[in-house]
Amino acid sequence: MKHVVLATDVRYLMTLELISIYKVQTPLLDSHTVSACFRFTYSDTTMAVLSRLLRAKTTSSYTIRSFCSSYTSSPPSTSDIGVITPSLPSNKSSDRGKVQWVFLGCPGVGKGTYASRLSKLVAVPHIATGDLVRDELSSKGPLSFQLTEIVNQGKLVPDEIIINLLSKRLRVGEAKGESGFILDGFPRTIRQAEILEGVTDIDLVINLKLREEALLAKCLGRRTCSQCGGNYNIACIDIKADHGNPAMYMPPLLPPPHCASKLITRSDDTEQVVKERLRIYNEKSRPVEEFYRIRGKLLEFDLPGGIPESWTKLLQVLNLDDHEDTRSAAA
Ligand SMILES: Nc1ncnc2c1ncn2[C@@H]1O[C@H](COP(=O)(O)OP(=O)(O)O)[C@@H](O)[C@H]1O
Repeated sequence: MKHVVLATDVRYLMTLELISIYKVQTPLLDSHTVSACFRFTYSDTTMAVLSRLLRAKTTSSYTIRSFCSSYTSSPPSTSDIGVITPSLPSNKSSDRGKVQWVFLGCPGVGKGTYASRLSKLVAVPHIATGDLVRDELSSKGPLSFQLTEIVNQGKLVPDEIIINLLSKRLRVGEAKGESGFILDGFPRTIRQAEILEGVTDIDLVINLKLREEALLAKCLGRRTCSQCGGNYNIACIDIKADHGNPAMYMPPLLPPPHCASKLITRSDDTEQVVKERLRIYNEKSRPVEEFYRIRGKLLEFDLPGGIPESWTKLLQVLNLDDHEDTRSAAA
């Protein structure tokens, strides 16, 4: 039998959400618990993520304590209050061990390219928070005005908004039966990393790295086909060897003729905004590398050159080079 053990220091954060996940009986709810639940500012957004991620997992028990300890100011600390039995949606062995990976790396490094290829290969969704933000912008919803300004200045969207968008995306995926994920662009702050750590186990964090001088050119060269959504890059990176650094050549990734006249550039891929995004990466997101390094989860990957070379090497490093679908994923 599978159990989740609830301690009192978690109950006032968890009870409402757990009721919906695990059909906990109401005796666990006292008035203190309920009012504390409503006082907790992250309860709606973070709990939604928690709920979706937990539902997707098939391990036999969950440690909820670490999540709560990050987000409670003065948690009660008496003994355990109960043991409940979760009604997990799936016990299929085929769902076990699903990939839960994160891609880190500066703007322009190629997170989207490699995360998207890998997601096809290992059959999990590629979830890019930048895409979620852009979808929200183009939906012209209530947040779009605020987000347009933030994105066009190269700033980070507030954690709470990004977690809400991610939680919405996970809910849609759950309805489609998705499990596992490759996250691209999340977490981008230590706070986001702590939230993620509190709700689920990340197996691996791939930190893509590229020489600084290539990043700006790659961002400025990015193009998307407005019709098919295909991503291309018109920049040709040709860096000579110097100071012990090897030469690097990355040819452009040009669109097919039928996309060539429909290319658009992201509004935040201007020189000034890209420089600001790089600065913010160094300030806010670079510490996330260390967060995962000290947990032994960080895989540093220096891109050796263009896509064919880098993809082959990445597959080798991940021990996926003999994967049966390697060729079709690369196509
Ligand atoms: N995890 C996140 N936290 C805060 N803001 C985010 C996050 N992910 C995306 N964004 C917002 O969306 C913009 C575009 O993200 P993305 O497409 O990942 O860009 P980049 O090319 O800089 O990696 C970011 O500049 C930021 O404003």
